[in-house]
Amino acid sequence: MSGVEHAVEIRDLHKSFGELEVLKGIDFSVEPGQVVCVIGPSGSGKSTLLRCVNLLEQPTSGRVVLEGVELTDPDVDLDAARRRVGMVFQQFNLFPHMTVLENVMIAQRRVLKRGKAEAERVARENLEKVGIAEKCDAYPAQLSGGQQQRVAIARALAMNPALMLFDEPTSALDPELVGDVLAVMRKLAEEGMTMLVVTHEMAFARDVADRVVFMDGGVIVEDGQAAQVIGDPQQERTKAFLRRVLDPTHTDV
Ligand SMILES: Nc1ncnc2c1ncn2[C@@H]1O[C@H](COP(=O)(O)OP(=O)(O)OP(=O)(O)O)[C@@H](O)[C@H]1O
Repeated sequence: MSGVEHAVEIRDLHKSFGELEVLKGIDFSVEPGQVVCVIGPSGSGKSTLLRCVNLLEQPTSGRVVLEGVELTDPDVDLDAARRRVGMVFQQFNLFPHMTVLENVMIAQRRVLKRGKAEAERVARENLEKVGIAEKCDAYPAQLSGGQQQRVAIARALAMNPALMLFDEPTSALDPELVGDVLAVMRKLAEEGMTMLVVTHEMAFARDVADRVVFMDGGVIVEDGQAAQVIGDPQQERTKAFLRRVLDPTHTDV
């Protein structure tokens, strides 16, 4: 292991589903404390890339190195490495029969083997952080989508991850609830959390991300500072995409 490590490093990553090649040689890295947003049209491979980062999807070829540990090495302890990564999905994925508190405690208890009191303390601390501590005893169905997503973020944070992956975390929310979730993510970014975020929220990408990666057709078309990629893109494909998404009369992205 070298001294200075990337939080995550992706090298020449390919992923096919049968005949369909979805990722066609992806190279990039995220440094500790960085926020990187991945943007691009529907079907460009953004979710697949994110899912390859913690090997929820097995890459067809290429390397994924997480904090110096090569996840694509068949001998690696994948469970241990995965524990370093928190993931937040579009569809919250909370357990419906458990309270908010139980949802945030369960993986701590089962995976990290934390005692009940410690798991509860950490759960309450993280529910406080996402501004939803007063809902501890509620069930997911009693919460709005934005509240459920904040619980999902607290659940991921409670595992003490080195890297947080967000896969379109606001896409399933009513528009008026999007801001609450983005505010939590912004706070995490300001606290120095390393984050890789697939999002259609261009203002968030521009204002919060250190870097923005634009993907199209399974390749990275542009990767640069957020203000540059969103505000002054260099590639025609990026310009065309941003024209479409920033024009409110277009919804087909
Ligand atoms: N498990 C799978 N099996 C087969 N094809 C898949 C699978 N997962 C994704 N795909 C295909 O891979 C392509 C890229 O999908 P992916 O979800 O990564 O794109 P995306 O950029 O995240 O799109 P969106 O913004 O719509 O979520 C799509 O054509 C999709 O149908």
